[in-house]
Amino acid sequence: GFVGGKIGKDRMFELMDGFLKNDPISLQKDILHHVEYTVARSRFSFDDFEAYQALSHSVRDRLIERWHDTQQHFKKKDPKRLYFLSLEFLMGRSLSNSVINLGIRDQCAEALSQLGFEYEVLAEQEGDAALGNGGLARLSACQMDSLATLDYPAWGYGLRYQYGLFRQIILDGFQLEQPDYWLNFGNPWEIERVHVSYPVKFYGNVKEDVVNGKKCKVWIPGETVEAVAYDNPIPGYGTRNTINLRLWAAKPSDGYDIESYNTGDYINAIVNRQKAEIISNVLYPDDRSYQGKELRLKQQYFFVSASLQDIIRRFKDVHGNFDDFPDKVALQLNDTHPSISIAELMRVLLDEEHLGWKKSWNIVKQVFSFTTHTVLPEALEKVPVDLFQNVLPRHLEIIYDINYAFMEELKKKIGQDYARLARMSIVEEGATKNIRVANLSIVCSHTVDGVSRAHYELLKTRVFKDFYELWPEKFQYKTNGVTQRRWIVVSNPSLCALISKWLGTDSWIRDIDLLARLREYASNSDLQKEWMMVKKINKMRLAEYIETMSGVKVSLDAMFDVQIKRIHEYKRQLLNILGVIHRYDCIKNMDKNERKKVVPRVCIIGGKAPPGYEIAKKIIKLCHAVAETINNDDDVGDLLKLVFIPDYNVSVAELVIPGSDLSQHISTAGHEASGTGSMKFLMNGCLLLATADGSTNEIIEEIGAENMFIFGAKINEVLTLREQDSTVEAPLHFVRVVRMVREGYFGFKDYFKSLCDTLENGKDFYLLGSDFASYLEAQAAADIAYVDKKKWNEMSILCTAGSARFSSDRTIEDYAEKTWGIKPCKCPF
Ligand SMILES: [N-]=[N+]=N[C@]1([C@H](N)O)O[C@H](CO)[C@@H](O)[C@H](O)[C@H]1O
Repeated sequence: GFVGGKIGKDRMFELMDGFLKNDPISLQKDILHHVEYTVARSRFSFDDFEAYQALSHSVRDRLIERWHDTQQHFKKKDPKRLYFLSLEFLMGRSLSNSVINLGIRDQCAEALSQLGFEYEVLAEQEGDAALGNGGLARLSACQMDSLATLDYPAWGYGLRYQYGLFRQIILDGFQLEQPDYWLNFGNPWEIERVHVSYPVKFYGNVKEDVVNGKKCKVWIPGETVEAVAYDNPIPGYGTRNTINLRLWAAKPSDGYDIESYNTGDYINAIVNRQKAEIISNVLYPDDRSYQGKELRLKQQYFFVSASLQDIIRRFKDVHGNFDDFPDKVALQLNDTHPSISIAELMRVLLDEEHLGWKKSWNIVKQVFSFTTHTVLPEALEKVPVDLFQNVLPRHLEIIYDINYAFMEELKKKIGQDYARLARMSIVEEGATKNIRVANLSIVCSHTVDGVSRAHYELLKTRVFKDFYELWPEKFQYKTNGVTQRRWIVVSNPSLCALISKWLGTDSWIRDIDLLARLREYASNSDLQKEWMMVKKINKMRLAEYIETMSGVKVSLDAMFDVQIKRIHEYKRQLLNILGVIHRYDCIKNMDKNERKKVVPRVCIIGGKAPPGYEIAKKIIKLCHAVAETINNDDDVGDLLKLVFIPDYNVSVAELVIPGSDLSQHISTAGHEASGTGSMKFLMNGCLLLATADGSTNEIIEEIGAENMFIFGAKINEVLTLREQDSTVEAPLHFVRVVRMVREGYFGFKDYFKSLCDTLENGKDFYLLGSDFASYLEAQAAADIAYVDKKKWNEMSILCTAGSARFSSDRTIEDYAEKTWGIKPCKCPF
């Protein structure tokens, strides 16, 4: 019903003068309005940041309009909704993505230039919303953009961290972490919903009780905090649909402990209240898993409980019977971080809705789907039973009951195979008993998705082999994807314009399969000329940024060779650095003529190391030590440069990727579940030098290995290579470069000892030595291809032309059809 419904819709629009207009004058009016009344600065003197704030609020107004209409439409149509539960969303900046998806970028730029401001300058004022670590977190953000653009009725739920992922400060080549207080100057892209808040309980104990003559359990909590909603409108591209990312912040609950007040210990009372807010304060900065951290478990339960209360309230607003719940609600678990929601939904249906075990279980197992992003069994989350007992006593009971029923069912199927029963149990026995959250997620979900086909094969044969043999039909995969809106249209406008020109339409932005038509022009010299120009423009921007950030001047004629991703041993940034040392060593030993044939390289590495991960931090230091030597060696000059880009995040990626010629995705095969960086480079015509790992296998299928530089052991060869007799000598040139580091050629001899130790004496778990020769061959092949500009540009165009399959639009359509069972619900006007 319309608030103040008496005046009716049309009159309402008359009074509102219809929707906000997007012509430059109207935008100007709104910007000046916000300067005066929102930013509260005089309209006659305000700076770039205030102009950015005013512009952002003007754009936000347009998002809110669309958000209201979309939610109104969903309410009317009551479609099955998807609820995407994720502890991480790496959104990056919102301004440019919003004006592009609203289709008002040029109008904004026009409105601003008449006010004496430059759009690009204002866009730089925005800080990243870095509410996540790496691939998993950015994938969530890309998927939200596709869900909105494809008009699916979906909501994202997560945590509103006060501190996002730490800022990486490099001091003398060492990584230091600085808190990212991103909300310091407010956040125009969120709307605080003070009226949308829910109590979340912790600790305490469970009592037996009788309700309506039926015995039931009642959880008496020891602590309650309030979850308050902050809404972040997510606009679709080329549609009015604007969906919601609802992030929860912890606030002290209204109840106050009379005790402290009575004892006059007022300050202590406040401090206790503040404690509540810690829950949503800080993002855990490690994309590996966390064992047994109490705050981590509280974060997971906090956002899950608030989200489920919100979801059930919305359902019950329309439906009186929970039998309809599975037809109206799909709950997506983005890895195991939100999996406690399974026990929470059971608790609500059992203890609050009193539906009984059978009915509650029947509902739960129809609504959950689980996507795992991990390949390494040791990275699967486990929570100590003691911790569970203390923080969530009722949920532990429910998990025990779920496991008991599961074990009974399993025994019927596999008999007394105790070893397998023990492996599959949700409860891990042993010195410390643990809850295996991944097993809980598999047992209670109707679908278990891997994030690439190679990952799916590993889940079937290794990670979840026991479960696959029991429930093969549950296991599927949805190869990851990235959104072309942010990764071409926003970050590479000149390439966007060029593609639209040659395709004669820009509808590829919503219908990316059209990109394939570029294939017919791949060797067209006119396109190639313009293609090279676009790359050059982006390389100039990147070169400027490199000089600003590192003081290193780089030549645009050099090949820009890039590896940007979280620092991790399995991603083998160390192999890259050893390859650079080898290249340097070769150049040093060349005579003048030989040097003439060298293809100049600028090697660019970027990425954050988890604060507690020493080896990863040493890899960052080694990169700086090697760069110090090479970049100051005039003898080598522009033939080779090594640069570490600090504080890598979404916005830095948007600058680096368009300016890259070659990108490296060189993980030890069988370790990268998918990888998504490779897909962004592909879309931007950057060639891939990679191992056949994760989603790269599907990229090879789409692009053809002849347009890539593939090397190294295959997934099915790695285990045998590892078992191989460790005394097998590593190739000479590998031994040589490791020895150069070990003997202090780049200094810090003692500091790098442990790093070298990971590579020698039969250790080398990630097979850098055995892959070194083919790695150098692939690098040499890239050099040869690069000097053949016609060939290189043809390969580059074919990369972009074949990148459609790796759009998150395709990923979302796969999920919608095969996992979630949701249909588009387009807002009519
Ligand atoms: N967590 N996690 N997993 C990852 C990434 N580290 O975030 O998820 C990403 C998104 O699925 C994958 O692309 C990547 O291979 C995988 O390692």
